[in-house]
Amino acid sequence: MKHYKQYINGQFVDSKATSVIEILNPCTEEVLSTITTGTVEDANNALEAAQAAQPAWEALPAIQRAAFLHKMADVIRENRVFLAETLSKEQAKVIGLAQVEIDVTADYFDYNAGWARRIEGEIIQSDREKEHIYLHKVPIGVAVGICPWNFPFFVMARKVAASLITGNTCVIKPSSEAPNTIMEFADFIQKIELPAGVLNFVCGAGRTVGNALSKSPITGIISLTGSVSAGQKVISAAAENITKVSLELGGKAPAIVCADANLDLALNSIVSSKVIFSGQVCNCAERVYVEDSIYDEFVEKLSKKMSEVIIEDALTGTNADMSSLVSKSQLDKITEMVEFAKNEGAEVLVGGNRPEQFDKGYFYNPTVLTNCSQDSQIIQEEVFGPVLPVMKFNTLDEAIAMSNDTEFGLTSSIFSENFNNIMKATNGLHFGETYVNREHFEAIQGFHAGWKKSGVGGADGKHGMEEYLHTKVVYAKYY
Ligand SMILES: NC(=O)C1=CN([C@@H]2O[C@H](COP(=O)(O)OP(=O)(O)OC[C@H]3O[C@@H](n4cnc5c(N)ncnc54)[C@H](OP(=O)(O)O)[C@@H]3O)[C@@H](O)[C@H]2O)C=CC1
Ligand SMILES: O=C(O)[C@@H](O)[C@@H]1OC[C@H](O)[C@H]1O
Repeated sequence: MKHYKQYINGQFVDSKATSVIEILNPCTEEVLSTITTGTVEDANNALEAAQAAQPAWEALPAIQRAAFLHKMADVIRENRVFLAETLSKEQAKVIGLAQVEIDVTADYFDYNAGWARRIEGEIIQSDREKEHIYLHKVPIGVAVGICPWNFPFFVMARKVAASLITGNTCVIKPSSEAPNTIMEFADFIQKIELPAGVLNFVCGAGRTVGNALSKSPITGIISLTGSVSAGQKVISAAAENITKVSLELGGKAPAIVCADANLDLALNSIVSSKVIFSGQVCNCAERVYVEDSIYDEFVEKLSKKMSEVIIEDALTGTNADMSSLVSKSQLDKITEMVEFAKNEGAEVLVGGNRPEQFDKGYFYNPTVLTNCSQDSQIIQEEVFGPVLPVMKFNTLDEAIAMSNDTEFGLTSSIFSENFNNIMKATNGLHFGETYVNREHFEAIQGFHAGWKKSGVGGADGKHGMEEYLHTKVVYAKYY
């Protein structure tokens, strides 16, 4: 069985930690690999390697840094099937979706390489004679990327591509649930002759390795994708050195369906937003508000669609819409939340249990709940699974108010054929993203950013790239 070592300063090295973490195939519970639990020393070694590599990397013209990003895209494409299978096995991602994640990741490196000639400053008029005010964009230094398990490969690229193109070096900590695909990528990096120390990968537990990376004075920026609680811990650790943070945390996305919506479009979009990776995506629709006059029809059609979802092994299933959840703890959490909702009076129309055909794995049926109250746990807390509670509304103002009644602010959506409804909702919804008449999923040239407890800062596009830059202003007086 494969054991992944730490990748520090251009080499695979052993950790001094004595224990290992087993990585399971969630569909079969078979052990696929092991990683180290990691140590504070591993984290510091990686940071020191990145710090040592920083001046030369920053001095390299951006177009030469871009060439390395293109090489990363190339090695991903050359190994696309192997990487997709590795990803599918380690986290029960349906193979078609795993392939999409790998291919989009290659595109992401190419896309970010395109910033090389477009990282721009400004010249501002001075109030003084013979003076120019120059606003430069300069690298921050060492960037730390802490990755989640749900889209581990793509999210790794979000952090690596944006930091490297802007002249920062980088240390990545994969999630201990799904590190394999990232560590296989580290192996490919060795072959593209990236200068040692520019990109490092340290595995291990968030509470030790992640914490050490977050509180080190070497770290210039920490970008974490994960839970609110991990984000809060990173903020506390970063407080020690007032280190910049960019956090993409949980969500509780509302989908509003008006009576004038194209119902088939709304149903297809919401179901696909919920079934994709078994609902374990921060931007998935997590609750649906449906206008009173179409509520019964909507709920009936939604229940039918959710009951027709095909659940199979992620890698070998030939018709799978979704597969196992990522872990037993994820299964336990979702089971408990649905049971709690039932005790609070929710009615289960579909699902609410495990599929019978599997002896192993962490499978859970697509579930539709009604009769939930706005202040219940199932409407307020992130489920991160294939569970959809549906509620009724009478006016759009009421739907917008219920949508905004949450501590999260990542994504939201509205389904309507009426321009005025759409404008009212896009203005009124307090979320970083609003999708109109389509599923919840962002584009690499957009800006993926949560409001409220969903995060600070953001990723993707020009604004995501600029997260990794300091602004330096020079007042240049001449005679
Ligand atoms: N917004 C999103 O994209 C995601 C949201 N979630 C939400 O979070 C819930 C729990 O999932 P979970 O896997 O536990 O997510 P976590 O937030 O715990 O994990 C995300 C990453 O943060 C690391 N981490 C954890 N604690 C710390 C810390 N103190 N300092 C630094 N890094 C840390 C983890 O390391 P490690 O796990 O290796 O210990 C992992 O690499 C899910 O049910 C879901 O609701 C989860 C994943 C993604
Ligand atoms: O769930 C998330 O926050 C991210 O991990 C996710 O990864 C791919 C999606 O596009 C992102 O939102």
